[in-house]
Amino acid sequence: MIKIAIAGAAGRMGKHLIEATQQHPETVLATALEHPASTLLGADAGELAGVGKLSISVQSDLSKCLDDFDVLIDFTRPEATLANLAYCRQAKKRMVIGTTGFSHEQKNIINEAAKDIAIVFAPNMSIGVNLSLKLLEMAAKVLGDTVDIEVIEAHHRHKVDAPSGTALRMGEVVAQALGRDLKTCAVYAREGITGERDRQSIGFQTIRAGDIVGEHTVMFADVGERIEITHKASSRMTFAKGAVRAAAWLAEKESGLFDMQDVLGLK
Ligand SMILES: NC(=O)C1=CN([C@@H]2O[C@H](COP(=O)(O)OP(=O)(O)OC[C@H]3O[C@@H](n4cnc5c(N)ncnc54)[C@H](OP(=O)(O)O)[C@@H]3O)[C@@H](O)[C@H]2O)C=CC1
Ligand SMILES: O=C(O)C1=N[C@H](C(=O)O)C[C@H](O)C1
Repeated sequence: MIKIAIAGAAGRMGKHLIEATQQHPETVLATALEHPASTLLGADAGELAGVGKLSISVQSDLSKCLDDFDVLIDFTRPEATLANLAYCRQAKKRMVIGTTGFSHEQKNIINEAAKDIAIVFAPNMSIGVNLSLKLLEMAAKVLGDTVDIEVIEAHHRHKVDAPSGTALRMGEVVAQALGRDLKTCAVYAREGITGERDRQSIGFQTIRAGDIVGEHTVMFADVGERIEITHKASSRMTFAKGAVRAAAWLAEKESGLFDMQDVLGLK
């Protein structure tokens, strides 16, 4: 069995990850981590996730449990993920990183660490979104520079980063297919007298409302017709199952940076 540690165990994703780790035939929960100020330290991870007692207490110090697990699944915040990454790199432990909101410099630190340890790093672990990325690449190549492209995403009121990591990845895939650089062609806000739309730009629209789990649409709009590719997540279990599948896939890898396209054989 592959021993899994979960960072951010008491979070929205963390609880689903505990459940998904129990459901996968090759994985077992070994360690549950939360930040030192959490009121849930000492709580039973299984009871926290609603799957029954597992006799694994939520703890805060990763350095004290590095011998207890094979793969760390991290869905927290960028600064916490990078602190965990430093420990995992030192101890040669594999990681699945689902956290979003990293800066360019922070992503470079993950790239560097992947020279020493195996990492799956993906802003969205669902099969549907990763299939959508393939469809987007195809649509962008066929429709080319004739269409206006807008990425629209909607998430719950608690989400702290925008646009979502998935929306940014969708933008990157489309930009790459069209030979554009997202850094220079992305438009993240419009207000006032904006002037006419530049056909080369890729626009991002962010909605934050209620309990929306995660919705993404990429619109390719021409004059006379438009295509929209949409993915709607209605349960966080879809992300959690993908992350645990990635952890099991990673167990054989020694080093390297991978994403869900690698895990799903979509490359
Ligand atoms: N790749 C994917 O498929 C998906 C990615 N995500 C991403 O996962 C991340 C987490 O999302 P979600 O579960 O909704 O967020 P939550 O805020 O519910 O969970 C994050 C958890 O991490 C804990 N945490 C925060 N800071 C630290 C720290 N410094 N050290 C240790 N633990 C910390 C939080 O504790 P506390 O609340 O007490 O601060 C919380 O328990 C986000 O970046 C989100 O975008 C989400 C869904 C799918
Ligand atoms: O914060 C979330 O909830 C989600 N975050 C990810 C992202 O930023 O793309 C993935 C998913 O849509 C849910």
